[in-house]
Amino acid sequence: MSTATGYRPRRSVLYMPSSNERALEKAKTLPVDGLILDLEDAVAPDHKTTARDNACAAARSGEYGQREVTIRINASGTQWHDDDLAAACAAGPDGIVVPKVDSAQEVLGLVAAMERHGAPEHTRLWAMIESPAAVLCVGEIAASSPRLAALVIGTNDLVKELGARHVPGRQPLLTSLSLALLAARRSGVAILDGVYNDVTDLDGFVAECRQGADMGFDGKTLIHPGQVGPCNEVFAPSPAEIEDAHALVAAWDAGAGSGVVTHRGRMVEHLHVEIARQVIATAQAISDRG
Ligand SMILES: CC(C)(COP(=O)(O)OP(=O)(O)OC[C@H]1O[C@@H](n2cnc3c(N)ncnc32)[C@H](O)[C@@H]1OP(=O)(O)O)[C@@H](O)C(=O)NCCC(=O)NCCSC(=O)C[C@H](O)C(=O)O
Ligand SMILES: [Mg+2]
Repeated sequence: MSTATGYRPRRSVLYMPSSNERALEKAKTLPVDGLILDLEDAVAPDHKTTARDNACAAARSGEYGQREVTIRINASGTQWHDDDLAAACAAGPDGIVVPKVDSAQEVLGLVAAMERHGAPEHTRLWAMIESPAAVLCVGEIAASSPRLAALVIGTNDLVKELGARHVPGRQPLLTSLSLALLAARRSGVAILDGVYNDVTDLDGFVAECRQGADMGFDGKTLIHPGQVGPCNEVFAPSPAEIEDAHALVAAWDAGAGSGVVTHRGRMVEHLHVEIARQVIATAQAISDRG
């Protein structure tokens, strides 16, 4: 999320099928901010149990360094959900990602179940917003529990449920994306954009990253290692932005006491200084990750 204190980079968050041991191994070497070890759509029914065991072992391993490790369990109401949730709580990842969350009541039920299963305090809930029902009550979902750390947009399911099409510029999704962003910002939870399915189309991918970053998303969910580097770059402040932020703060400090100054021809008020300080803090947090 984008607060000056406690900022945790979540520029790039990579899904991987937890049935794919090669991918789980490779993830230890990728410059990704977070991982979603998937038990849901990327895992065939016959492999669900193996995937669950692999994901829990990976979460326990401590071998993923500073990367935030989450497990995406199967949705409420599926035959795997209860066992997934119990196993994930016992493994204690940084987050448990729950797909197809449709109401604030569902979040409260999930949080109660996490407590019943003894999930450690650091294990937070990440709710996926990927249906019309979820979008229409996303404000209530985002505000429902202090255990909720992030909203994750599921654009594939959303496109399916809307009867929409994947088109450049994502016009059919903009209302849903904006409502989710408003909800996340009002409640102070992080928000991650959906995935880009064509792993061979780097230009299209970067354009969609830029759109998400311009809208205010903290980062983007990814499906392939080749998407990590470009995504990190788009969601980080650029060297020019960092330089400008330092210069703006210096201009403000030089005009101490006045409510408004100019910097490089632009009006600067206190809120612009806050934004500049946020850019500097974000850049520092990213650089501290090494
Ligand atoms: C999309 C893929 C199936 C492509 O796989 P593949 O053809 O094997 O890719 P490459 O040969 O280019 O792979 C090169 C190496 O990179 C590793 N790899 C590939 N993908 C990943 C990954 N996601 N994480 C880690 N490592 C990965 C390969 O193992 C190769 O390694 P090596 O041989 O050692 O060099 C595949 O990328 C894939 O499965 N991606 C993830 C799919 C997924 O998790 N989907 C579920 C979430 S998407 C979604 O639907 C979100 C939401 O619910 C919604 O509704 O929108
Ligand atoms: Mg989905």
